[in-house]
Amino acid sequence: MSNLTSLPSWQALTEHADEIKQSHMKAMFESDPARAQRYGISAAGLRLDYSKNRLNDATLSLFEQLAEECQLEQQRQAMFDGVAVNHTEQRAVLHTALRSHDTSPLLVDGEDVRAEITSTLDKMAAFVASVHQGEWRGYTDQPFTDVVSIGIGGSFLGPKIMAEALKPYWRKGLNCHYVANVDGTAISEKLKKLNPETTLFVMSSKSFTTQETLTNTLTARDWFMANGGPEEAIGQHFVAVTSNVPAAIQFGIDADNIFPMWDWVGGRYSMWSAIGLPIALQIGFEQFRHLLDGAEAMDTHFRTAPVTQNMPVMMAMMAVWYTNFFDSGSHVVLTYDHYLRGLPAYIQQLDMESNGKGVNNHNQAVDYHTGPVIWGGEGTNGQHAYHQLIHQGSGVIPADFILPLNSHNPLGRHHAMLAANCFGQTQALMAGKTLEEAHQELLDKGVDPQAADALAPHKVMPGNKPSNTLLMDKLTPATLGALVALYEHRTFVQGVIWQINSFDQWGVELGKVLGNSVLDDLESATPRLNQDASTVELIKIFRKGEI
Ligand SMILES: O=P(O)(O)OC[C@H]1O[C@H](O)[C@H](O)[C@@H](O)[C@@H]1O
Repeated sequence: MSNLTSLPSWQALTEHADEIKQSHMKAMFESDPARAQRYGISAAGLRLDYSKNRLNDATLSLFEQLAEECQLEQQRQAMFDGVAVNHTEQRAVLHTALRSHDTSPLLVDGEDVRAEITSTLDKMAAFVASVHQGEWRGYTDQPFTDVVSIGIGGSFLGPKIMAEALKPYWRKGLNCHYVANVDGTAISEKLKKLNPETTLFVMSSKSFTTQETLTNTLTARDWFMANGGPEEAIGQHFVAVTSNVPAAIQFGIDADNIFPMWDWVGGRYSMWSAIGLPIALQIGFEQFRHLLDGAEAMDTHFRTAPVTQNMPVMMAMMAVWYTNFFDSGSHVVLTYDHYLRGLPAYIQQLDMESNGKGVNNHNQAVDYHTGPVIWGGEGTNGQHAYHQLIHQGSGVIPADFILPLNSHNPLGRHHAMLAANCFGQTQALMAGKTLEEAHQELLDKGVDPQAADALAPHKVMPGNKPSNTLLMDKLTPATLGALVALYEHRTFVQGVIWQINSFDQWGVELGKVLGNSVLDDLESATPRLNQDASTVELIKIFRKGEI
């Protein structure tokens, strides 16, 4: 038995889960009229209704006990204080410092990082202003009309998805494009439409070693020069964001045009750093600051609210509850806002790269499930596709429904319909429909009793399916910042409970190394072909160029 599963709270939760599994949420609502009021939390411009979950007051007490036994408070403090909680890389984890207004010293390896954060934000602000005001121009003295952001993983998803979410705040006259994949199609399709004279490239790579990003940047540079861009103008058209400044200089980026970041910011937590430069270019620095402010408001809530009134803590506890006591292998994020259609993919990287771990902080294999599969999409589209599985599939798939109360595009009845669908789905998941109800409905429609007997079981909706509903007045930079920070902290808290390091990602390394050796064999005149038989066969077919 591991440290975690032998905890008194874990054992108690195991027993308690057996009890809860006997009750239906519908009955819980009927017997407790105040449930919806009690099981809600407001913070940082967000409102969480978690009443449609399979829990009661006893569950909440056990969550409190679990948090205490896992030393959540101490570990949270350690993260905010700059302790090297990413112990496998000996790194502090300080994305929260990037959005903090606190000026008290924050030491990493004996150095106060506050000044670097401020000076980088100032540099970003000045750069964004000079691009917007047309002071920073292209080589033919025209203002920039397009920005191509080149980066992948954490150096891509944040800027792309947040800029997309904040489209109502876009500055006129400047369009941002994103290239991540090493697939030549990705960059070719982007460059086709662009004019090198008015295109600015932002190359984002924390490590400055990532194959995709280096390759795409070289291709962009070749395209720039092949289409009339003079070599001496590369400095004007290419800037970089990285923690590896020497490598960026060696690559040919002008030292003045490098925006620093630091190894104490994880890639998937880095949109608040200069990695967010494309967001700031798209919406302006002032709005970018609002994004940071929203996140800071969530940080403050996370640091100060007690367990059962703490939004990220409660969401994490519920995620653990379903993963470990209800065998739910996945979690779905359903955004009822077209601007937030990319958010599930963002949370997918955040959570799955953070908590997809099988070894705990004591260097032992875990004997419990950790990070579930995170997936999702935008409502109402999903209702006509995968919601079937959530409603009637054999497993439990906890769902987060996210809805702004006011639309940026109030159009007739659209928004009320959107909201009605969102609430209707959570209601259906919770209440379901019994066999008797399904049967009676069929009879009422005139179906003959024998056919109704056969059909009714297929129309049963078991209900008792958990969901959270997250509301905000409107999708703004501040509420978006709070929302993303909420999921960051939710991810962290799950990692604390599971006793894993949420801030490394060793699992992505082996594939890269093997990929490099395969690449040699694909291109070499004398391939070594020393891989397994299947891979060797695939390499041979690729070299032949036909099946
Ligand atoms: O920013 P970079 O160093 O180029 O890294 C880009 C991405 O690639 C890595 O393989 C990791 O899986 C990601 O966490 C990271 O964000």
